[in-house]
Amino acid sequence: AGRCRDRGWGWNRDQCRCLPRRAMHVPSAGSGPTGLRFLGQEEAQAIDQELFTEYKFSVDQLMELAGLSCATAIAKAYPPSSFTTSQPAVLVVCGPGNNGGDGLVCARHLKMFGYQPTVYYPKRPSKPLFEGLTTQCKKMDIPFLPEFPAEAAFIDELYGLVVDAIFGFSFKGAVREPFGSILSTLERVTVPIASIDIPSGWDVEKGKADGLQPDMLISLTAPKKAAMHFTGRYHFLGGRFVPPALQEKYALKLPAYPGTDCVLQLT
Ligand SMILES: NC(=O)C1=CN([C@@H]2O[C@H](COP(=O)(O)OP(=O)(O)OC[C@H]3O[C@@H](n4cnc5c(N)ncnc54)[C@H](O)[C@@H]3O)[C@@H](O)[C@H]2O)[C@@H](O)CC1
Ligand SMILES: [K+]
Repeated sequence: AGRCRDRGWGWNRDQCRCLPRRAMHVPSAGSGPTGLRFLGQEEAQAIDQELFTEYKFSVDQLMELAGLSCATAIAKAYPPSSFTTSQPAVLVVCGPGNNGGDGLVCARHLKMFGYQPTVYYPKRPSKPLFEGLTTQCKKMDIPFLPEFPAEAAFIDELYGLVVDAIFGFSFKGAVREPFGSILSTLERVTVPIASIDIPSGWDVEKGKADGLQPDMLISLTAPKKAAMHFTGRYHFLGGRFVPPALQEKYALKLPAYPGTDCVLQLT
């Protein structure tokens, strides 16, 4: 079972054993087991815009729910008792857009849940939303790393989990620095990686076979097409805030969330 933590290996639920990820089944069509739809990049952005313009949500409202979903899914898959490090230490790597904002909210809730998060946030937009989220984390005694660990082995030694909040559904083109170096280090870590919305560096629709291979994916609102290429152990759906009329307009066919839960485990 130790192999399962190695990059390139993962737990295959059908065969109940660890297998090289490349040998695992990758669904080929555009819908999942419950018939829910996988969104293209433009569709994901259109839903996002409609939530703000037509439905009058504010970004910080939805970001709070998205980040809370991520922390909740992480707590279900990796309870503090499952960590082999002396403390349930989590490295949260935040990117320059709203995906990074979800990461900051997630870090704050992880701290509330008893984890020891540390944030790395190299490109900080000078907007009140992100400045506020950063201050909230700092006032919760969440440390911010001044530099990214140079070696993947340092990350493996210090943290039991990495949260990838670098890029979400607006990522396009070749990765620009400093995120190229960060991602190439993250590709070599062996502790599990939980990606928020999209594994960073992946094409939002086509994925990236030789890119990051997270152990967990938390799809927000609805999975994007890249999620069809996800072969890690845990796929959760979060962001339980899409009004029924909008779900219907985009034929999202979202499965029913259990009770009052803010996340749903898809696989
Ligand atoms: N509508 C929704 O469902 C919600 C979405 N949220 C989050 O918002 C995310 C989308 O946020 P954004 O639209 O701000 O975009 P992202 O966070 O996906 O990324 C945009 C940022 O990445 C940079 N970037 C793009 N391509 C790059 C490249 N190749 N190299 C380097 N930098 C690059 C851009 O310059 C920009 O700063 C979602 O994935 C999700 O995590 C939540 O916060 C709230 C609700
Ligand atoms: K991400």
